[in-house]
Amino acid sequence: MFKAWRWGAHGCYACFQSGYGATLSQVMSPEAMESLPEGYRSGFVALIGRPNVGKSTLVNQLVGEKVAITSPVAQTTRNRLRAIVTTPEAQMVLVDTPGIHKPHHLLGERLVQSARAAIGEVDLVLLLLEGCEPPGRGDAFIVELLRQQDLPVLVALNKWDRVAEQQHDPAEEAYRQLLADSAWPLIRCSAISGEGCNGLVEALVGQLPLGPQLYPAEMVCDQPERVLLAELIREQVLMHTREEVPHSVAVSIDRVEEMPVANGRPGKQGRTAVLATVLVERKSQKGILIGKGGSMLKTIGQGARLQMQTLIDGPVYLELFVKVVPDWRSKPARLAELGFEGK
Ligand SMILES: Nc1nc2c(ncn2[C@@H]2O[C@H](COP(=O)(O)OP(=O)(O)OP(=O)(O)O)[C@@H](O)[C@H]2O)c(=O)[nH]1
Repeated sequence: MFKAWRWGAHGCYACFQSGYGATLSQVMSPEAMESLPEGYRSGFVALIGRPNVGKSTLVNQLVGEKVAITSPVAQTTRNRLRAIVTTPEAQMVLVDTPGIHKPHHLLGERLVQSARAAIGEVDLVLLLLEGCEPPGRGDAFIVELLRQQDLPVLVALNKWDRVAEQQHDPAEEAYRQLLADSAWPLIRCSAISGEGCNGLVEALVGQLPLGPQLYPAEMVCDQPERVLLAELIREQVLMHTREEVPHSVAVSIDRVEEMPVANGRPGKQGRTAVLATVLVERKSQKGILIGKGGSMLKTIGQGARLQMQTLIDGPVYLELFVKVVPDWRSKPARLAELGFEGK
């Protein structure tokens, strides 16, 4: 059974604000509104940074569970996911964005557009930099972009665990120079170990405006379950394939069905059946994804099924199909079908 109330676009103040149709009074009773402590803060925080700096890993660390997929492959994040951190004093909506990079195809352009658009829709930006190596041109570009906005910015130097291993930070001086003209607070953290993350939450909350709770306290993510199911499959593809293949893959969920229990017979019974299609751009990529005797698809399927079982909290039956759609990353209609709109 899905933990449905924790996911997806349900009636809440934020949905009301973004046009989902619910009204504030349908969601928060006046008593609930009044029970919020004085000085309650809420708002949206965009995580901005170049690919692979650890934005999604930090989102999962701050939320306390896996809501975003992560991988060592740059440009893992494709959708602008909202993850919700609720404390007794505040509610912070983290907007995980695709890494800002120089795009090479229409999909890349859409991803960068999506990250840039997020900057215009939030109360605060958390700029993530990779603390264990010196800043590159990509970081300088993003810093310049943020300087042009009239928004509070907090900087997190992530991957601090790696610096601690090296006992010193060879990049520190370069970061100081890069941020010299700004008065942005800088916090060191490790999204993997959690080191520095409490201080980071405190600093972020301190910069949020006063406001009501925007989402139900139990809710952790605004994406429907289907999106996360598709993402869990894509994560396995990212983990097990190389070079161009991970970037050429998209996943669509064709069907999710609860199968009734029938006399304890093995198979799909009593499981959640998930049928999904993995799109690739070329026939050769289809061959790689399927693997010798279907071995690669089996590995991907097994990994995704285990992750889905944790998400769903029950047994899953997963069937994967692979389909070639030449050049889908450059086709506006395909991108729209897969949810990558112009903005
Ligand atoms: N050692 C260490 N590795 C980290 C840390 N945070 C993230 N990583 C690793 O860095 C890689 C990229 O992490 P992601 O969270 O996918 O990065 P991202 O910024 O969301 O990447 P894009 O989706 O490409 O924009 C993964 O292999 C993570 O495990 C950290 O604090 N320490």
